[in-house]
Amino acid sequence: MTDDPQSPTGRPVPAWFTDAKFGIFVHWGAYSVPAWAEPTGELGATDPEVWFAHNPYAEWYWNTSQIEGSPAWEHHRAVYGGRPYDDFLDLWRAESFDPGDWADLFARAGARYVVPTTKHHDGIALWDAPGTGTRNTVHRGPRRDLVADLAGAVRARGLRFGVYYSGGLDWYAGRRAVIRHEDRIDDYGRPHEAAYAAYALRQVRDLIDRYRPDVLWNDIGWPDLGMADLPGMFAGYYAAVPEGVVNDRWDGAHADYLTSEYQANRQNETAAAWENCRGVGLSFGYNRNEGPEDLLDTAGAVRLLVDVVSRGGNLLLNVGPKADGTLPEEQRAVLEGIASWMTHHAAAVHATRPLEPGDAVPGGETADGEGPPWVRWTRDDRHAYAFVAGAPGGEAVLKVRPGLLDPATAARLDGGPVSAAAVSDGVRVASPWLDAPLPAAVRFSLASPG
Ligand SMILES: C[C@@H]1N[C@H](CNC(=O)CCc2c[nH]c3ccccc23)[C@@H](O)[C@H](O)[C@@H]1O
Repeated sequence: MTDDPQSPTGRPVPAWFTDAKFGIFVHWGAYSVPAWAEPTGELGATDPEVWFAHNPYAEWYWNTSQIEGSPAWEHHRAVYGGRPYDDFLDLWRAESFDPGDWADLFARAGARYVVPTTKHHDGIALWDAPGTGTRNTVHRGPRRDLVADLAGAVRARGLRFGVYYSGGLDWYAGRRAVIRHEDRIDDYGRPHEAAYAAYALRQVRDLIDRYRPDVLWNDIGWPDLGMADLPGMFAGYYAAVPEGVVNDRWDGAHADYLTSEYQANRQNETAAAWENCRGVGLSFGYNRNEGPEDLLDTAGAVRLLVDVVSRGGNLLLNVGPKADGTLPEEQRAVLEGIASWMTHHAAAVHATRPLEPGDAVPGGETADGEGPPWVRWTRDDRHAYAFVAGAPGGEAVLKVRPGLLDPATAARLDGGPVSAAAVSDGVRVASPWLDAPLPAAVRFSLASPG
C-alpha cells in the first residue's frame, strides 16, 4: 500500500476498468418490499444532523423505521403494524425477475460492468451465504441464488460482474444497533468482534470462490479484528481473478481505485482511477416516494456520465429494482435514454481519457441554456471529442490550445451536420444538435496522435 493517492497501491489498475467508464449498481433486498424513504436530498449535500432520522436511502429502512418518531417509524407502525423486518424477506417474491432483460438493457446503455448487492447492511444474503442459515434469498422469499442468476446473464452479454458486500455494517450479525446521528461517536455501532470478522471473511471468500467477481465493492470499512485477514484475502482474490479490481472502502487496507458517492468524498475524484456512485434518484434501494423532481432525467444522467469521464473517472449508476424484480419505469426510461444516446456516442466515451491540463477549457453548466455552453472533452489516440449542450443558437466557441487539433481534418458529429472554423482562441462549432440539453460530441482529429 503506497501513500500515493494517484495510485493507491502501486498495482496498475486493469485497463478493462479504466476503459469501462460506465457501470450499473443494483441495490435489491428485503428493503425493496416497503421501498419507503423520505427523498430528503443527496449525501454530502444534506444536513448530517437529520440524515439518519430522515434517511433518503430506502435500503436503510430497518434503521430509519426504528428511530422513534421518524416518519419511517410512523409509516412502519401505520402500514405494517410494526411487524418484524424479516417478514419483508418472506414477502419479497421476485416473481417477475428476468436477469436477461436487465442485462440486455444494461448492455444497450453502454455499461461495461454490473455490481449488485450480495449482502447489504440488513445482513440478508442474496446467495446461500455461509453462516446465514435460512436468512438468505435461496431459502426464503425469492428462493433463488440472485447473485448467480445475474452473474450468468451479465457475463453472457460480455459485461463484467462485481459484488457489493457490506463488510463494515451488519445490523443482524453485528450489534443490531440502531444508528442515530449521535451514534457517530460510537463508530455508528459497527461490529468489530472476532466472530463477526470471521463471519464476514468467510462470506467474501465464498463470493470469490463461487462467482470470481471482477470487482470487490466493499462498503463501510472492515471489522478491526479482521483487518489482519485482508492481505491474504486480497492475495487470494487476485490469484483467482487476475484482472480483478478492489474499491477503497476497507478502512485503508487496500484500494485499486477510490470512490465518491453523490456529493460525498469528491476529493477522491483526483485519483488515477476513481468511480462516482449514485442512484438515478436520491436512494439506492427503490423508493416509492420519489417523484420526477427527485430523479435525474436522461440529459442529467448523460451530463453526469460525460463530466465524470472527462475527469478520468467511472460512473456507477444505481438502479433499485422493485420487490417483484421489475425495474421502476422511471429508472428504466433513463437507461433507455442513455442507450439511445450511446448509439451515437459510445466511441467518445469508452476507452477514452481526459485531455491534458491546459489543452481545452470546459464550459459551465447550462441547465437552462443561459451562460456559456456546457462543454466537456475526452480524447483517444487520434481524436478529441467535444461534448456540447445548451449552446445558444447551436453555436459555441470551444477554447482549445492552438496546435492541438488538426486543421486539415473536418470536424464530425455522428448522425448530424456540424460546421467548424478556427478562431483566435479555439474553434467555433455550429450544429442544430448543440443547443439541446442532451450533449452531442463533435469529433476532431488531433494534430499529433498518440
Ligand atoms: C452505496 C451506498 N453506500 C452507503 C455508505 N456510504 C458511505 O459510507 C459514503 C462515504 C464514502 C464515500 N466514499 C468513500 C470512500 C471511502 C470510505 C467512505 C466513503 C450505504 O450506506 C448505502 O446504503 C449504499 O449502499
